[in-house]
Amino acid sequence: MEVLLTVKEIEKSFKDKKVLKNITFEVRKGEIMAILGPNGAGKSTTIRNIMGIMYPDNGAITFHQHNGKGIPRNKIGYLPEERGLYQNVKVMDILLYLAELKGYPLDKAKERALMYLKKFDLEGKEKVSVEELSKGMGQKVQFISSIIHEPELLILDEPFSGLDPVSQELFKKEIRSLADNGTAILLSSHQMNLVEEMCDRLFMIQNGQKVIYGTLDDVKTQYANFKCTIYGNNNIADLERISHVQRVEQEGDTSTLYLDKDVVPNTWLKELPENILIQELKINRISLHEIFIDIATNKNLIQEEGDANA
Ligand SMILES: Nc1ncnc2c1ncn2[C@@H]1O[C@H](COP(=O)(O)OP(=O)(O)OP(=O)(O)O)[C@@H](O)[C@H]1O
Repeated sequence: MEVLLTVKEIEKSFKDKKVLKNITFEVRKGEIMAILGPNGAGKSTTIRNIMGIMYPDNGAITFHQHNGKGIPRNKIGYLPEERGLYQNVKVMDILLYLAELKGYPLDKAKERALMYLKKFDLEGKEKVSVEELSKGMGQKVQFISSIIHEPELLILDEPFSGLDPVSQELFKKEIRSLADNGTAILLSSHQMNLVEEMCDRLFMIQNGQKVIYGTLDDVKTQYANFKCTIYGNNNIADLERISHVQRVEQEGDTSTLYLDKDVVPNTWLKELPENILIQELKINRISLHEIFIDIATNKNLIQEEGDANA
């Protein structure tokens, strides 16, 4: 896939504090790339550097394509973390104004605005002023404003925050369809389940440094240990004694056994003691949510730093 954006070895300090250290990744045409990390990790600072709101102290940010000249700024769409549109302006007027700023033809912008307002259940709201919208409705309008001009690169900082489940589904569907039509998407989110469902690759950052970079499959293969869920009335101490069990979580008759990194499930299953009561059993890799928590709380998963075959 064609690379549209390269972030190479960028560093950024605020006063004496280095908040970005050697950040390197790329975003490709037609992919959804997630940028993840705990609060204060440096995600928004990375995005602000890409958007030219601030500049890195070292390193380079390159927009590709267009005969090597880079994507023009008006082909980038941006939904910032700080929400906010002009309050006392009508919905259609603000969408057309923002499209015009990007040099997008007005008749096409109007057509697209109406199409998207309908898609996001805001049909008939074009003459309503922004201040009269609910928070979620405002967010939909702001999302529309970030895509109205058909950007080639779309940067979404926490697009799902504050959305109800129905609106989340609408956003998810639209973001996926934009990527399927070739838009390169960089998305920051704390909702790991959504990232896991939607994203093709991810870059995880902690304390301004890369901790993971790769496709979701690579990341899971490299970092996600197996867990075994057993349904049955068992004593937690019996489960903890089983070989290769790191820890056990129990809720009623459901026990989750977190296994060592190099466990081969087939072999491990054969060695399960006979005194364990098993009414149902399943083995899965731990979720991205659990990987994230392990990293953010410095558990055992990430000892080595390395690419997951990005
Ligand atoms: N303008 C600024 N001046 C000084 N420090 C800043 C500034 N902007 C960000 N920082 C610091 O840089 C670090 C990274 O912040 P950033 O907002 O990029 O994190 P984040 O990963 O987006 O966090 P969150 O998930 O909470 O939004 C934090 O320690 C923050 O306090």
